[in-house]
Amino acid sequence: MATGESGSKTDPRDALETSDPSSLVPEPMPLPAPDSSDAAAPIDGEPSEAVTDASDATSRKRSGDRHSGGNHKAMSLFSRQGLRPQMLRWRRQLAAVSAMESTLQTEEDAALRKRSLALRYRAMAGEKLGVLLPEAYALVREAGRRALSMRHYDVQIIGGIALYEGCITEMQTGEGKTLTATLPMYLHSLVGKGAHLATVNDYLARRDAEWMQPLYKLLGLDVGIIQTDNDQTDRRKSYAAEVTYGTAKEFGFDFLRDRLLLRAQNRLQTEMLGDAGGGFSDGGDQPVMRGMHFCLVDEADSILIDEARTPLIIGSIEDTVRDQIVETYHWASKHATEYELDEHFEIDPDTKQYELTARGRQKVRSLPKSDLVRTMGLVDMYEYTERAVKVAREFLLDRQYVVRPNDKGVEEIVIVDEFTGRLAEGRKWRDGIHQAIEAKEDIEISVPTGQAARITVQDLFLRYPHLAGMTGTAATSAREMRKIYRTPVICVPTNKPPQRKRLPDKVFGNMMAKFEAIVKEVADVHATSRPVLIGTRSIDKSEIVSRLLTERGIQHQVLNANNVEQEAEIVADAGLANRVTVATNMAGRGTDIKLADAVEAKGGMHVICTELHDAARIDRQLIGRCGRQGDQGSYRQYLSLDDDILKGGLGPDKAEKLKSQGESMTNSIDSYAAKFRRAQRKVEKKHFRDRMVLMHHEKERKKMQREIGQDPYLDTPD
Ligand SMILES: Nc1ncnc2c1ncn2[C@@H]1O[C@H](COP(=O)(O)OP(=O)(O)OP(=O)(O)O)[C@@H](O)[C@H]1O
Repeated sequence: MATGESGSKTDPRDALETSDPSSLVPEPMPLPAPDSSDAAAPIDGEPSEAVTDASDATSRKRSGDRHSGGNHKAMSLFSRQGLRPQMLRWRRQLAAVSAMESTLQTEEDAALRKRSLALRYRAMAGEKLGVLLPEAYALVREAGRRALSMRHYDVQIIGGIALYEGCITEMQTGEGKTLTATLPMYLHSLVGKGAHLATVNDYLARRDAEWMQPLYKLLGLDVGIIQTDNDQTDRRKSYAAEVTYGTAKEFGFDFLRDRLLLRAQNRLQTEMLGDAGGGFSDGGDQPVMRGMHFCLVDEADSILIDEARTPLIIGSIEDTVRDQIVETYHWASKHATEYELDEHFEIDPDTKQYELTARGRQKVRSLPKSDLVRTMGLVDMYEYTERAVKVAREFLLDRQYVVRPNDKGVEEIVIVDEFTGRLAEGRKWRDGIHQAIEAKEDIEISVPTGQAARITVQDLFLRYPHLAGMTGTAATSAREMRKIYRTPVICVPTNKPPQRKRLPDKVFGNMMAKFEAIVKEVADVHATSRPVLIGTRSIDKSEIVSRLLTERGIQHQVLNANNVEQEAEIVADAGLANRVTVATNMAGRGTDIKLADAVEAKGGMHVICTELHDAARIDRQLIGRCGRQGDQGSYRQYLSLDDDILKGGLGPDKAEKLKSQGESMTNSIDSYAAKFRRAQRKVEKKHFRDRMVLMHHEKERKKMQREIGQDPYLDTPD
């Protein structure tokens, strides 16, 4: 098929055909050509230009509260003058990275690991990461070459520098975001506070982490993977690793659970009165996260914009966790009297702390346990045991406490004030002692149930002092990203010039006429054995297309974003010869579609867009499925006068009028295409405004709550 004229000159998608990524962002600025004086090397592959809409991205990095006035200052630095020095600096850093390559290539693996360790010491001693960047990136590049047989391209190094500096980088589909991510993840991990990578689902978190693991391992780093069904012990271990891959959702829930737990423990402490020596350093349950330092968000547009307002809510400490705590208290109490002083435990004469001996710990391990107790983790079991032994020996019924029914008739522990001998109503021992006594007396254990906690995805990421993101399509959301997250958006050029061809839009009077034309085009392309991918806006429309294809005898696969893992496999094969795949735009996202060799020679994959999405970005995600990594490919947009986008963009009256016109139309109306783009821009603007209003209300609510001493994440209005 030949390249046709484009439907609309201002369509941002036109930019995809050019090798000049500057057209993807507002007010493009060319990358200055390297000259001998700055020792900057030319970037390998295509790019003679890289573009940013940001000035000095480093200026937005915060060391503390993102909401402080400092950010506004950073915003004022967004100026065109700021661009040139930034790009020059990045190219100079790239040159420095490349300069180390030949030396590192001659070194043994162990020497690389030693260098990595030395970098960690320097970072932890306070040396600036920017200074360590060239060596760190050179090491990661070499580790990639050795462990994965993938050497980071120059454009990936540039992307990695931008990510380190807190940008959202737009990298087209198939350009290797997964490998690029290893650069800032490694560098930020050096300070020892962890680095998180947030993906859209469990499957991608696991797949990417396992794929990149050999690289990290070569440099002496552990990789943690958070999965929805992980217990607290596994999570704690994963967060303790230098780099941790997980989903935004799990990071959010862990943050909330930890916050609930800390609050519950604090409350116990502040409510503590009659201490009676019950002071353990911490309770059996501890937070799983060790802070939030750096987060790299994959598919940043989906997570940071589309899902920004999604609230993550937990009603209470999860029932299973609660049951686990209760059962462990009972288990520890049941065996408490079996431990002998000196043989199984010792008492520190100064602090009066109980500590298990090696034999005591061995006993803990050998005792029978239920499944729930077993998942608690050994360290926790030791602590529960030490506490139970202490309670069995030192806390006596009718001396330090009595058991009495409260006004609801439920039996509870009431402390006897050791000085006055009176009952101290409402007081509680801290650090799990009170609960251990409840277990001893076999009455209901008052584990804090937690309370409703809520955080939006947006708030979650705003809590990270260092945030960066990667996406195939961020340029059209640049303004929003900058406004909300203070993250500049930069376009990273492709490694090879793109060869994707845009065919002219086709407009039809109604949906069925459109779908019939689509199926005819599928049949034509299919006859050449090129693969075809058809993207729809919804599952029911996928089904209509599928039915029509079946009627024409065209074999095909249908995907609709239900089974992530299985779909990823089908999408990965969508580039094979003769494949026809029908998918909602979002199905199988994050999965690379590789072309079969024979297909490339015939013109690559053909993508058919059946309708405009509310956000142009989603359309571009679909289009980006073809012509990846300089492959051949083509795409065409189909439209009809009853498309939803017209109702949203032009209003119901105008849309209805067009629709009734469409019923009787038989001639070509392709010139109407511009109306659809206009409607899409209007819808995008409306959504943007709505999100801003919501954000403003949320901000006000949080401010008010803080003023009255509430926690905006835990004291949530229903
Ligand atoms: N430096 C490199 N050297 C060799 N191969 C590479 C390199 N970088 C990436 N690749 C290959 O490019 C392909 C695409 O990588 P990846 O899946 O990370 O792309 P992506 O940008 O995440 O795409 P998508 O938008 O589909 O998620 C992979 O098969 C990977 O092996």
